[in-house]
Amino acid sequence: MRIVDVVEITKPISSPIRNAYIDFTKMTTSLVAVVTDVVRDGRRVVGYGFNSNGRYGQGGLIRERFRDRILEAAPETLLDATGENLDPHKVWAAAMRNEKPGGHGERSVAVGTIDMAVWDAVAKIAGVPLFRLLAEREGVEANPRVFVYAAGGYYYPGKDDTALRAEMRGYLDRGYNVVKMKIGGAPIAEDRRRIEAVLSEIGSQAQLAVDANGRFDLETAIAYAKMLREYPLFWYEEAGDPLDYALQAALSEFYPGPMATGENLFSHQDARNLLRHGGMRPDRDWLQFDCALSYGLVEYLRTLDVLKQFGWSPRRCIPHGGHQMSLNIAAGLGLGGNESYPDLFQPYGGFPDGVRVVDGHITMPDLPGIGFEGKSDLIREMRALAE
Ligand SMILES: O=C([O-])CC(=O)C(=O)O
Ligand SMILES: [Mg+2]
Repeated sequence: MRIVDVVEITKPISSPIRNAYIDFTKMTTSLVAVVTDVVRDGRRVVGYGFNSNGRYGQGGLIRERFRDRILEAAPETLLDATGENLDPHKVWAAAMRNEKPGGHGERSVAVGTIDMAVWDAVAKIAGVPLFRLLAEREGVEANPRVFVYAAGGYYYPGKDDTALRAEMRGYLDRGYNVVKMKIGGAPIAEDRRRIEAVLSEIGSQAQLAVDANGRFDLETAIAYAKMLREYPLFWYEEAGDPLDYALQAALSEFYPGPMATGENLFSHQDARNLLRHGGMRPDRDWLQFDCALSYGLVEYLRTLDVLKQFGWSPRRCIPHGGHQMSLNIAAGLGLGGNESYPDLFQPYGGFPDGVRVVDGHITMPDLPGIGFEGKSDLIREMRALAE
């Protein structure tokens, strides 16, 4: 068997929302197809992938470097020991040939999208859901029931507290019991008012997480910590610059509750630096590394090894990004859950059709691969790219 093509198209995922750092009016994603010559159930096996919101499409890098390296590799050097399926680690190594270490930049996003498509193809060739394949390879029990929380609460023009409350009510009505909103894009007094509005809306039905998107300097992060610690929050996310580990460490002296970060760390080396220097607490804090932005699952497995070395459980990971790839990793490898954006970034985010959130959890259907074939609006776009 062999990979016959790697195809990319850059698609808009724009919406008129903003967090404390960026607006999403020009946001794009790379949709990637890894086309194989394998046929299953009368259809050619094509693996699909895409990157999460927050970073833009990576068509240039994929077309100029990574695609060609994979296609130029001798096909047999990309196979596993059976010779009948791809080895994602070997495909990854072929894509990364002639790349120096460090300075991860956004090539990690380009490789992450391709890696997602490779794992989708591998699980489809094996004829099993990816989460079951992962659990079997690791020798652990899969758990198809995955915690998910609803991310939203963005700033956008004309949005008042009534609209914010209605948005959060909508998430509770859909079965979520943890919701997330943005902070740091308004003065602290206004954010306090927004937080209180949401807390009075959700009452004891749900918990609230807040996300500053790396906006604060140390002084502001501490001022917010002192305000936020008055409330029983699910977490305080990305207070300062994602690479400012000293800020994160200092903040833990002012914020005893759970904190979360990691969505903008793109390698196992960066994850290791966070655990070494960021003062993160394995008994309460959350790690949000997102494989689609950070060299894919091949790299995420290395990141999970780093966690183990530092005494962290995979249950402390709730990835950023709201895609089905991380749902599979959560169900297969025992992560603590996954993000979801019920109203945003469609059709890329979300769950297969018919999957409902019940008590803040979804149950993975048994679909071969990542499960994109179960989401009709998404698979339509994917098959338009290649099938
Ligand atoms: O607004 C964004 O960039 C997305 C984000 O931080 C999140 O989902 O946690
Ligand atoms: Mg975030």
